Amino acid sequence: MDMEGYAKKLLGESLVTNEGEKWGKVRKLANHTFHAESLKRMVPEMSESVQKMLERWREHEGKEFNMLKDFRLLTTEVISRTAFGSSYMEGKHIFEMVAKLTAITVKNVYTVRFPGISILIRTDDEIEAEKLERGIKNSILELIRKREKSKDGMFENFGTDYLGQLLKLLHEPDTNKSITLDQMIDEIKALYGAGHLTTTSLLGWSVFLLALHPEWQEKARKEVVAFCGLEKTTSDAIARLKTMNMILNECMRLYPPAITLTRKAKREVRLGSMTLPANMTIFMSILALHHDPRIWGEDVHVFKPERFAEGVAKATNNNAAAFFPFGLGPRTCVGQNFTTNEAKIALSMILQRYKFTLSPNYVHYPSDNFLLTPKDGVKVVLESI
Ligand code: HEM
Repeated sequence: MDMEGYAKKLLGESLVTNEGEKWGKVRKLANHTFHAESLKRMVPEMSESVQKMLERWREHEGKEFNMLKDFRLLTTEVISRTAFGSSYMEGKHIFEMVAKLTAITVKNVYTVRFPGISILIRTDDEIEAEKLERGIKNSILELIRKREKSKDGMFENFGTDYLGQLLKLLHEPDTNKSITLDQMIDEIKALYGAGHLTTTSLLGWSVFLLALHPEWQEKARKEVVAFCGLEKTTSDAIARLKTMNMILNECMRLYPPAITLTRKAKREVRLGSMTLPANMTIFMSILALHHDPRIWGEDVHVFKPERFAEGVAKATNNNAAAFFPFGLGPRTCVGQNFTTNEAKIALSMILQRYKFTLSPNYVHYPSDNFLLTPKDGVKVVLESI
């Protein structure tokens, strides 16, 4: 994907933006790192992080509380631990810088600069974005060097997480297979971004919808208690949470965290009555398709998880391309199962302990901050069970 300006600073040359061989090398590795067997090993770490979050929630019992803030902490902690073997505190400043750079990118998405002018006159945002880009790069370099040192620089010793696997590629003697240090830095930066804001948005909207629909909250709770009792969620139980799956699908239909998908026409193509020229960039609206009454019926805006009771194909009338919160084809989201596991674990453990209702102060304000986010947070009142 051609990237310029702020977006290039944010996403760099990474899995999200690269094409061809450069993309293929890292995609293979990412598929392996976030593959079912590897994900099983992450379940205890995810549960521990949720447990820590719930301990903090004791002080909020019976009071209004904005869950979204805590989901942000949870998802940053989970991606730090599972993909980079570091703690939330260690990655905190990277997340903060990535969040600031994201905000600047969103703010300037429609800003047009004449070529050459930005070399002569730079705006405050451009200066700040460059500072952030340098800061992120230096912090990621520190993370890389720390891992190299702790593992004695031994090629096979770097670890099985994403950081360890990327280090193996960096030190790979065959240049056809290896990646450069700059690409490695960009890959880590992209995963810091992709790996937590998305899940935060999914958790936020799920809690909002469950608070609004207590009958589904109760159904989901019953299912969790049937499969897990009051114990921690296991990977076997995760696979059996069918009602939870339906709820998450319906949530991503109504509030898809990623609202558009980008593709480029490789050659001239006809699309219905339109002819798209070669190299044209096409934005597909996930949000619009998920709200099209021709596919979903007149009750398209109603929260009805039962649509998904018999799978996505039945829900979409065999039009599987009508529901794609994680994209489509070979570039489909590499973190799909990771994020679903994380959301299921978090929601299960919350439902085991709490009932929640929307606070009268909740303001419904879905906003497009790169991702579809509840701008005013998700304010709920927690009741301990
Ligand atoms: C609810 C959570 C998430 C949603 C809705 C989501 C959505 C998406 C979408 C729509 C795409 C574009 C797919 C395409 O072009 O066909 C994508 C790509 C990607 N996602 Fe996610 N994502 C989520 C969570 C995650 C997580 C947790 C990670 C990392 C652990 C992640 C990593 C990536 C990466 C690396 C790509 C680029 C894949 C490629 O181009 O090969 N995502 N995601």
